[in-house]
Amino acid sequence: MTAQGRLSDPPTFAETQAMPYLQAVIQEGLRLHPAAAFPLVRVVPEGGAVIAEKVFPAGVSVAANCWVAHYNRQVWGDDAHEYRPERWLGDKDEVAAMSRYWIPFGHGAGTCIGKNISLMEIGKVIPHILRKYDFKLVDPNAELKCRYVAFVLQENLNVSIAPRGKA
Ligand code: HEM
Repeated sequence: MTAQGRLSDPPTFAETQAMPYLQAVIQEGLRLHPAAAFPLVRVVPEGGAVIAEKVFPAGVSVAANCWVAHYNRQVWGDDAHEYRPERWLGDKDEVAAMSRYWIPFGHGAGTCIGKNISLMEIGKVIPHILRKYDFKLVDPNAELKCRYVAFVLQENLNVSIAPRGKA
């Protein structure tokens, strides 16, 4: 898009919305590594609820967890553990079905109020920095580790950054 003069500097929101692979990369990144790992708690309303074929009475706290939903093979298939942005670019109905289980910002009542502004910022920042800087893993063999502190922190993700073409 840069070569064709279709991407401003910095990119506009509208331009980034017209970049399906970028959007797929963001969705896939947030699927495989959602920041929130704490349970997304809801209280069963009056009348109770049937969830996953089990009956829950009113007033009981139930919760979903992003990491569990995002790695569910019944939803994402046998390659649920793989980073594959292309899964977001397939059949429209299949993508819509998967999207119901994509909950890095929660879902329904209590959904993150910062969801749309965050997606807008991520969508603009990624192409902006990628076309200005080169990123290189300091140690490509270092094992990426995650630490749970309600949010999930990455460890061993050390990257050197240099102006593009000058590394
Ligand atoms: C990538 C960035 C962000 C992620 C991954 C994220 C994720 C989440 C998640 C998982 C929840 C719980 C939703 C639920 O229970 O269904 C939440 C709630 C919330 N988030 Fe975010 N968030 C982000 C950015 C922001 C920003 C920028 C703001 C403020 C502008 C914000 C404000 C809130 C608030 C106020 C709630 C509580 C909503 C409620 O309980 O009604 N978040 N967020």
